[in-house]
Amino acid sequence: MKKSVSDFLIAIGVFLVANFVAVLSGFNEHWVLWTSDYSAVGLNELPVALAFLSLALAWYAWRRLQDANASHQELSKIVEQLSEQVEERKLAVEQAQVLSETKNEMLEYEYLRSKKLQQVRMMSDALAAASTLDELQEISVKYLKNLIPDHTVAVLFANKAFENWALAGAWGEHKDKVYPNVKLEECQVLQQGRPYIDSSNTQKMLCDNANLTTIKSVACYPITCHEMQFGVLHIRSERLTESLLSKEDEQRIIAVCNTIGLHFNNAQLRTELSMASNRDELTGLLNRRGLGNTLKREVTTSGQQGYEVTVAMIDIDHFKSYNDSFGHQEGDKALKFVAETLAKNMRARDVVARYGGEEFILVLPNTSKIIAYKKLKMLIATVAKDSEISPDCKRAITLSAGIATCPQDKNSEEALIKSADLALYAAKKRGRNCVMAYKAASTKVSAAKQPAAVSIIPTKQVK
Ligand SMILES: Nc1nc2c(ncn2[C@@H]2O[C@H](COP(=O)(O)OP(=O)(O)OP(=O)(O)O)[C@@H](O)[C@H]2O)c(=O)[nH]1
Repeated sequence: MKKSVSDFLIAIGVFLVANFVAVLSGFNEHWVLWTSDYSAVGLNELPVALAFLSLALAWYAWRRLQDANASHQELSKIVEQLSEQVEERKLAVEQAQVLSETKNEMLEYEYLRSKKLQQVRMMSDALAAASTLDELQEISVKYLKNLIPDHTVAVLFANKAFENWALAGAWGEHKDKVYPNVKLEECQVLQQGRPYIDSSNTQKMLCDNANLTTIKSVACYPITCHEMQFGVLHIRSERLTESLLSKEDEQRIIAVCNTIGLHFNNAQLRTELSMASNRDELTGLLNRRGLGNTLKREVTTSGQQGYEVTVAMIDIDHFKSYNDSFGHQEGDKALKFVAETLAKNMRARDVVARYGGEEFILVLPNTSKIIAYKKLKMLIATVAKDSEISPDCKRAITLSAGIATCPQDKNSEEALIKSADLALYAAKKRGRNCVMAYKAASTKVSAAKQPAAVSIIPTKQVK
């Protein structure tokens, strides 16, 4: 049963019992004295009954009030607990929001980081596949731009002689204000081979790129390998800032610059190696290996473009006796003299190679047999004349030569050389100091009276 109902019943019960006791004890007779006489209406007990009723009701009301207070307190407690819970939930929601924002930031950061790492990997692959210095420069600029697109950047690379570092690419604000060239003496980064970071006193720098009055911060990184300064990465800003790049970005850029430097170094080594393996050490001319590649290219091109290529094989006459008379060192000097004289009398496109020993080969693109024949006569005469007065030669030097033309004689490199060698042999047999031309007829080596055929050059035979 509900408490209020039981309280009410108790109050009514008490009232009835009290009333009954009052009636029994005649208590009413004394009370009615100061109230009024209800006996006339037969209600003598009424005032007492009402008094008891009032008391019972007051008691009931007091109990209800107590209950109400208790419920109120309970309710307040519940409300308090609920608001605490609400606060806790609010806090939890806020924390969840912060967590999710942090998570998003971390995800974005990781995404950018992995994108940059991917760019670095792609750049390394592209650099490894590049075959020329121009390609290396192009790839480096492209990927550096992908890695630091939001800055004002200039990338400069050294020329072949390492005298001048020229602009290979620039992006960002005022990229047009980048100076196109930097010299070693102007650049602290190139001089010292380490990064230069300045956020206050750029005016003190030698470099014209940093001396602009609007520039407040500069960060330059060398592109280097084994103390070879291949380039500079120049980043600048009109903002005064401690660090233009974050620590992580800076470390990545330094690593990328080192990678680029390494590839430039490898490319340079490859070029030097290929130069060394294709060049004759004594004369600096192409050696047999270098000639092979060049002749192949020329023969292919002549076939495609429909012109003739003439190959001449040249041999110094009586060179054994020269060595025997004046020594091997003097022989070397004479060889160098012949090499230089041949080289300086060639057109830019002609090729001179030392085929071995005292033998040379000329490749004359777009040259008919008759023109080549005249050219060889002139060369033999020049060597003979100049060697007579040259301090590098102990006596006048004569040459013998054999020529063969592609495609009319032969159209493969090996066959052309073989044919020119046959013609050379004929020239030696003929008495040396002359040119003989190979003729792809039954006679093989043509006679002197035929055009573009074998001829003896009318110069004095050297003893
Ligand atoms: N000094 C010097 N001599 C060389 C070099 N290479 C080859 N020779 C010499 O060149 C000489 C070639 O001699 P031979 O093949 O007999 O021919 P040759 O004496 O020129 O006679 P012909 O060719 O018939 O006129 C040899 O004595 C080689 O030692 C070199 O690099 N330096």
